[in-house]
Parts: sequence; C-alpha cells; structure tokens
Amino acid sequence: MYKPSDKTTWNGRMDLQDGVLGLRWHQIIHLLDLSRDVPDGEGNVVFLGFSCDEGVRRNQGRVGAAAGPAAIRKAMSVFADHLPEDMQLYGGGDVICANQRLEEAQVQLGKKVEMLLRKGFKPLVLGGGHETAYGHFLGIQPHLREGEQLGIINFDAHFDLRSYHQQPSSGSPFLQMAHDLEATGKEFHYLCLGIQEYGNTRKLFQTAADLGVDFITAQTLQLEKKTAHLKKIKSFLEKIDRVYLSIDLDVFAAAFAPGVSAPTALGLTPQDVLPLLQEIMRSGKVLSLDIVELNPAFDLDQRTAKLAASLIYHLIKEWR
Ligand SMILES: N=CN[C@@H](CCC(=O)O)C(=O)O
Ligand SMILES: [Mn+2]
Ligand SMILES: [Mn+2]
Repeated sequence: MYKPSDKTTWNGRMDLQDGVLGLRWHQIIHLLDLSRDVPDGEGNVVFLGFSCDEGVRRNQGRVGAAAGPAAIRKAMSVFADHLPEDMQLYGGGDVICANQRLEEAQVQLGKKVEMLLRKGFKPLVLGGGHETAYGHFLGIQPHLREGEQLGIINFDAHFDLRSYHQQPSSGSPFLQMAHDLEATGKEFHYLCLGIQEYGNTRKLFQTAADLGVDFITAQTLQLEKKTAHLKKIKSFLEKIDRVYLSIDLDVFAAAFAPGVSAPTALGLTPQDVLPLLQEIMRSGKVLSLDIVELNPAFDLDQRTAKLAASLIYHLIKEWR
C-alpha cells in the first residue's frame, strides 16, 4: 500500500560539467521513507503520490490515473534548480491503491498527510483520480485547530459533489468532506473555479446550491475581467483561516490537458489559471495542495504531465 521514494523515480538529464550551476531537481531532492521516522519539515514541500484510479473506475471514467504520480515526477525531475538556498524539496513516495480497496488507500493517504503536516511539511499530493481529494482531506481535518475555518478551493470543470450513497468515487469527494465537516460542527466553505455547465447535471448544481457552494464557470472566468475574479477569491480567503487547494487538470482545455480521465474541449488556458493560483498561494493560508486526474495513457508528448509539473514549479515559489 506504500512505496517509499527511490532514485529510480527521480532521474533524468545531467550537466555534470557545470557543477552546482547545472543542477536539476532530481539531483537536489531528498528522498524519504514515510513508513519510518522523518526529519522536521521546516516548512519545506514534500511530494506524495497517490497511485489510484479506482474512484475513476467507479465513476464510469477512463482509468489510467494510477500512473499519474510517476509521470508528474518524471516531468519535474529535469527542472533546472533555481530554488532559494533555504528551500529544500522532498520526495515522499507513493500510497498505492491495491485490489480496488479505495477506502483503505484513502485512509493511508490521510495518515501520511496528517503526519507530514504535524512534522511541519507542506504536502503536495500527486494524484491519482479526484478520489485523491478525500484521502488528502482525511489528513488535513485533524490538523485544524479549534475554531479554525477550512476553505476548500477546487479548480475543476466539475463540482465532484456526487452522492456516495452506493460507493465513494472520484465524483464524490467534496460531498464526503461537506458531511464530515458537518458531523464535527464545522462549516463547509467550498469555492469551485472553472465549472462547465454542460459537464454538471441540474442535480449537481442543485446540490451545490443547497450546500452554499461558491463557483465561477469557465466561461465567466474567460469572458470577464481577471480583477473581478481575484476580488471574489480574496473575499473567500478573508472568511477562512486555512486553505486546502485542489487542482483537477480537466479544468484546462483539452488542447493543454489531453491526458485526463474526462477531457474538456472549452476548458481554461494555463494563463487564465496561473495568476489565480498564485494569488491563493501568496495568501499564506494554504495548508496543503494536490494536483489530480492526470491520465498518462491519453497524454500527448507528456503535455499534461508537463503542465502539471510546470504549475507545481511556479506554485511552490509562492507558497508562504
Ligand atoms: N472526478 C470526476 N469528475 C467528473 C467526471 C465527468 C465525466 O466522466 O464526464 C464527474 O464526476 O462529474
Ligand atoms: Mn474533479
Ligand atoms: Mn473534473
């Protein structure tokens, strides 16, 4: 169910003749085995894979996202190192969903995230289908202090608020969170950015309305001024204390993100999304972050994997 990080998952081109000036991420990353005691995180980012697409299978989607973490790591491995000296990167290995045991894998992911937060790391979870989000949340929830309000921000073409009455899936994580928060007397603050009307039934819009979900459609994000969206994001950030940020790669147009379980023809461009993400990262409230739904089986020239990796590259620089 868990595989520690090892050198074979972080490798690539080397420019040895250039010494330290030629270093790339695979040469500077610290590899961790999260089944053993880990050092103090000191506010550094740790990558943790969730190799799972059982939620996608249950949600009638195209499976393949279990190979997502390895593909994002491969794309990140060759990044030139421009990190500030006081910033370290850690590879935390993968939690693996075996034999369709999604619920157990989500609990394992939650335990690892909870431990990393307790140790002072900034967890960056590499999905996996969007069922990654519920496991991730299981590790965030115990970390919230008394009275702290959690804001959940999801960049996604979909609400992922489906009923999980029969079984949880990649389509249900945010409804699961809403119910868990309610059970502990906490409010559900959920902002969804990039929603496609045609990708969400009336039932899903009704669930979103019943739960008081805030959202901006992809079309509104594209047509209206960025300042208005930033204002909405800022006012959401003002009413909460901590943020759990989730990025579903299907929020992007299929031209940029073909390698996802459910591609979006009229999705957003990376240029639409990056400034909004950067604003959120700069808030100082982001506790934990994931990037999900990469399906390398449908990717073209690693386009989607490279997009995921490039977003990570820019976001960790802004993560306060
Ligand atoms: N994470 C899943 N999201 C979508 C999938 C939609 C589709 O398969 O078309 C959902 O359940 O709504
Ligand atoms: Mn999703
Ligand atoms: Mn989606």
